Amino acid sequence: MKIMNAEFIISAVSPAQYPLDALPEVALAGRSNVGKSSLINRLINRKNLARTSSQPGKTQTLNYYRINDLLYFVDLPGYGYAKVSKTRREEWGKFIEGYLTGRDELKLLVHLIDLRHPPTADDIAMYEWSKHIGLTVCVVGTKADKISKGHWPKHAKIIKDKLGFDPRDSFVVFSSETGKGREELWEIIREKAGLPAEQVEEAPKAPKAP
Ligand SMILES: Nc1nc2c(ncn2[C@@H]2O[C@H](COP(=O)(O)OP(=O)(O)OP(=O)(O)O)[C@@H](O)[C@H]2O)c(=O)[nH]1
Ligand SMILES: [Mg+2]
Repeated sequence: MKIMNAEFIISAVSPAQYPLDALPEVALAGRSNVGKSSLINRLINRKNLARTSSQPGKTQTLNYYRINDLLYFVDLPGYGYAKVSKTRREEWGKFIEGYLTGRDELKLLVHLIDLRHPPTADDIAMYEWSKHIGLTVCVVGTKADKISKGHWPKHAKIIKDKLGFDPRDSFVVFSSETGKGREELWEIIREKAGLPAEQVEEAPKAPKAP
């Protein structure tokens, strides 16, 4: 995907703030610190449009990014961060749940799971619930650069087995550090968001003079 334009639109704290222009939306979910914001930055090849942090729990609102005036990425707050108070967690839970169950524009949930480790109980619950409500999911195994390439298939299989992976969903091995999986993920996003196939990037040749 050639990125012509990517802009931060809003940090939404209530549904009244969601965009009204009905563009398709792709949401990013996963544990705190799994690499959601980094993945957005890598997809659009911008260093820091989506705010990343080594401190988990940084993204606490629904952050909308509009890409090429064609679709939105929606960076969801991470789950599973122990230091956040229970009340706060429950509030987020309801807010995210409301978004994921009720948003017609949502075409794909990109569910990030750290490729290095087996999925946590929260990861499994999130996946099962998203399948239960009928979402189309792409599971992304993140931080692939941190393990050797030869181990990727074994780690991917453990994640799939533990999740009870639905073979109709997609699975992408990804690294925001190296860009591994970027094109593959873009292709899935393009298809699920119903965007037209990539335009030829080269400018057409000028006609020859007669
Ligand atoms: N090596 C490596 N580090 C990564 C990768 N993706 C993210 N990180 C690092 O992991 C940390 C967390 O990344 P974020 O993108 O902020 O994670 P997040 O999921 O948005 O976190 P929250 O907003 O807290 O939910 C940062 O220090 C990133 O640099 C990756 O693919 N490879
Ligand atoms: Mg984030």
